[in-house]
Amino acid sequence: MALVSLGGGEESSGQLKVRDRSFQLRQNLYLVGFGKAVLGMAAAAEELLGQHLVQGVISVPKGIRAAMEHAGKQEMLLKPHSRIQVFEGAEDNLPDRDALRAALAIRQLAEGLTADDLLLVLISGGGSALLPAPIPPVTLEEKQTLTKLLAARGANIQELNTIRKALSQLKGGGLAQAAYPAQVVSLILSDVVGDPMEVIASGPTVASVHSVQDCLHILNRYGLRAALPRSVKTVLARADSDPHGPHSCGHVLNVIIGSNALALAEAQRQAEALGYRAMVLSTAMQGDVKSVAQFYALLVRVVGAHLTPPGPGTSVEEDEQLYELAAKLQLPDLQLKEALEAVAGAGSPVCLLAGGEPTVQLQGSGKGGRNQELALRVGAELGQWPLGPIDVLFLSGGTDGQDGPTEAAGAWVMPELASQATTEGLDVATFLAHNDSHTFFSRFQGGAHLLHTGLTGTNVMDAHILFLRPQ
Ligand SMILES: Nc1ncnc2c1ncn2[C@@H]1O[C@H](COP(=O)(O)OP(=O)(O)OP(=O)(O)O)[C@@H](O)[C@H]1O
Ligand SMILES: O=C(O)[C@H](O)CO
Repeated sequence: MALVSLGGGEESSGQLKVRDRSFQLRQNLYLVGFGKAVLGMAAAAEELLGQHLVQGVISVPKGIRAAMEHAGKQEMLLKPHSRIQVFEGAEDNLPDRDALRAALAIRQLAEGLTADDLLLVLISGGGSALLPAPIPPVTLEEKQTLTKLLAARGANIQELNTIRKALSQLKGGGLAQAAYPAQVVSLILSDVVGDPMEVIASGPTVASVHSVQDCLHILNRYGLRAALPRSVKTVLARADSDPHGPHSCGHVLNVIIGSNALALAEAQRQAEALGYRAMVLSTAMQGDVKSVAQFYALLVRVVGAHLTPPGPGTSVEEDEQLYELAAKLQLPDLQLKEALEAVAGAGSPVCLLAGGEPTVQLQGSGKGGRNQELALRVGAELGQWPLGPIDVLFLSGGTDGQDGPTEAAGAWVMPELASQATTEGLDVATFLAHNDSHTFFSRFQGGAHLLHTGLTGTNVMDAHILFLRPQ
């Protein structure tokens, strides 16, 4: 069943159905949105609800309309005389003046709503940078500097967004409060492991549960408390004594409409339709890309041994090593034992799927992305041992269609990668040492192993897919 659909009667007495809730479209319908995938979401909303829509404002990354036009993706574009105003900003995922203008237009629209109105909010990853409205006296530049410093010192997205919420007019439930008493329905595409609605795009329609103490702990942890600008101290001190407490969001329905788990479930269905025995291993793949690559390479050896007739196979130690590596990666939802049992003696080709967002410690000045680096590392690892009578292919791709600052979505590799590269005069280790995976894949076999999808219009982290086929 569609998560979002139109129901009820024909003309204006229709209903907007979201999951099991219905909203009368006799109310005036408004739309706002912010995030990397919001242009396509807004186009879909316009297609479905256009005749009911009074006005809309969205904030999307700079250049996205031109990119979609260039790629001929008409379904991702708004109609010529759309009632939705588009702001483009936040180049390189950093809040800027254009994004600030968008945020103020969104705030203005929300503040003008009444109890007769329904506000549809479209949210996807990248939304934090596309909706900057610092609480005065904090300036955009101060907020930008603080978030950059936190990110550079290794703060994770939960920590980063806790600080962003404390300093923002619209994050942490602020947008929902501005729209009160209108009814608010937020449709959210998750780009965060575990789909925490209060973290994705800093939860503009989700009540914040964090205290000033939480913010101070985070700032302490990254050595930033002492050097805070006076304005930030002022805002935090004010929040500490705010008698109103956290925003109330009783008039809001927040719904996750897209996630890594949903994307992988569909990929699993497609693989099964192609004759693979398919299993989703985890949708919370995190950790350093080197450890993640070792995990997949060892997984291939262990699964390969389960799939093929008795031969050299893997040792008990390798099975144990795989579980140890998995434990080190701390994947709360990992279905490793289940997957190994399911593939044992499958007699058919096997497809193992996982998703999430590993991290790359950048050392070199090369060109690449998480997915191409992961694929290259897996390819290099796989070439180190003989694998027995089995064909193996590993693919890693960003669901948004763009891996880091490259035009590719990712890459795919086979165990022969390193030896074939050597015959072309390409040394995999040298490219890895400089985080230069994109240059490698652009040269290797004329770029045949690069995955090119173009911008997909979604953004639900990365997909890792492993195909194993007994020969
Ligand atoms: N040369 C490189 N090699 C490997 N990874 C890189 C390289 N340069 C950047 N990256 C990685 O690319 C990522 C940044 O890419 P991008 O700006 O597309 O963000 P993103 O995390 O992919 O966004 P989203 O979560 O919305 O998909 C970071 O994880 C960064 O470590
Ligand atoms: O915008 C953000 O805050 C990140 O992409 C996480 O959703």
